[in-house]
Amino acid sequence: MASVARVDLDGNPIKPITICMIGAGGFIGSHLCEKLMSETPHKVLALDVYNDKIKHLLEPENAHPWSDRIQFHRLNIKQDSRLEGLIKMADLTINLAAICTPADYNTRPLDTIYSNFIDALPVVKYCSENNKRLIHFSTCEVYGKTIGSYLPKDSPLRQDPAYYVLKEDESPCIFGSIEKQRWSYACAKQLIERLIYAEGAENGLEFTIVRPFNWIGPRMDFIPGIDGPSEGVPRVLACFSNNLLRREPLKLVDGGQSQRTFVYIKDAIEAVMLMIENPARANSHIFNVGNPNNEVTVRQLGEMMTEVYVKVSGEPKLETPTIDVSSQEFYGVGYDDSDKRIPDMTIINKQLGWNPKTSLWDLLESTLTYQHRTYAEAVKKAISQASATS
Ligand SMILES: NC(=O)c1ccc[n+]([C@@H]2O[C@H](COP(=O)([O-])OP(=O)(O)OC[C@H]3O[C@@H](n4cnc5c(N)ncnc54)[C@H](O)[C@@H]3O)[C@@H](O)[C@H]2O)c1
Ligand SMILES: O=c1ccn([C@@H]2O[C@H](COP(=O)(O)OP(=O)(O)O[C@H]3OC[C@@H](O)[C@H](O)[C@H]3O)[C@@H](O)[C@H]2O)c(=O)[nH]1
Repeated sequence: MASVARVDLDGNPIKPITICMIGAGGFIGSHLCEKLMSETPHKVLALDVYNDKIKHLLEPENAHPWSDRIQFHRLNIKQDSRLEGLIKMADLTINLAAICTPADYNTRPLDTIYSNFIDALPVVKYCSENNKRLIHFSTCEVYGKTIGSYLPKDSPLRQDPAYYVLKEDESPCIFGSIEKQRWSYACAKQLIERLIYAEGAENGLEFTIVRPFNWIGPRMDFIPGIDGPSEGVPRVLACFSNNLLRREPLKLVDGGQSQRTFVYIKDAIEAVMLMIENPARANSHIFNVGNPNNEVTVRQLGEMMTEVYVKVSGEPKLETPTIDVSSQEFYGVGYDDSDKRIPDMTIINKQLGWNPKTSLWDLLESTLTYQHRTYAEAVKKAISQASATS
């Protein structure tokens, strides 16, 4: 069947482009590559140090209709002379590369700062010098803490959205003190945002900045001891999935009182596709991409994941499904946290007409189905081997 000509939000035909995607082998990159290969004529130069999460798109050789549209280049952008050439070959560069797991921010602050600021500098420079468009992935964490979190605990103003809704072009960036090294990541992300913005203002760089609000779904991070280091500490979805798979209580840091809004990766990828294919509407903008309707405390997330996992696995829940742990014990010295992350959706609605669709329960059901199908056997084997040798 002849493919229907794809048009942008203003009805103009969409020209096939070449995209240099740095960090394409990661969680978001793997879903973005899937979408681009299966639904568009665009080409992807996929740059990363790993490709496990996109192997299914690359192998077997020439077996896919898109084989001639995706190339994997194994490289570390810290020091690789091929980087500028690959950016010059593309029409658009998307930079996803980062150390972005909170357990690293206060324990590996130098690596975190280098990864999220220093290593991104050449990418911005090459894009600006070669007049190439850049979509850069920042984070909702650049907002840090809400203004409301500094009000007295019982202040009614804490209920006033002016004190907690996060707006791209108005909200301040509020971080803890320097010894709270958790904020090394958010501060590095803030400074690279400011550098990109300045390249736009002074040298005309065409840029879009994305601030993801806790995107979750299949292939996020790793399960410790199965497809990642046993002592590794991934982000909360993988931590809780690991606990459920191993039939351990979920660990609630400082009682799990922090709040988050979670958006399904497949909804979020739709937003990125709109940015890619509507440059006139996306250039010079910073976009919150999240789901304000999916707000829970971490404790509520743990309770919901426990309920969903009972349904998905058929295993009964534990007598003690959760335990409280201190942040010092779980993350170490220098941890601090965002209290609440509600994205204002005005700009992304106006510019791109995007809204998330999937409820937290539904996204957890599809994600935990994936986790159980992918890991349950391997975890059972690991546990029986561990008990055999102990
Ligand atoms: N997933 C989220 O909810 C979320 C939220 C906020 C911000 N972000 C941002 O989105 C981006 C992608 O996040 P993700 O969740 O896919 O993380 P991820 O860790 O799964 O992906 C990052 C990828 O970048 C690669 N990478 C890192 N340093 C590199 C280097 N020097 N050279 C080459 N490749 C390198 C890694 O190998 C990895 O594959 C990051 O910039 C992150 O800060 C993600
Ligand atoms: O086992 C766990 C893991 C995490 N948590 C808590 O769960 C919350 C979420 O923790 P995550 O590790 O998912 O990461 P955060 O949401 O704090 O930051 C993340 O969000 C946006 C991106 O910038 C990054 O990917 C990361 O910084 C935190 O309050 C954390 O303390 C637990 O209570 N128990």
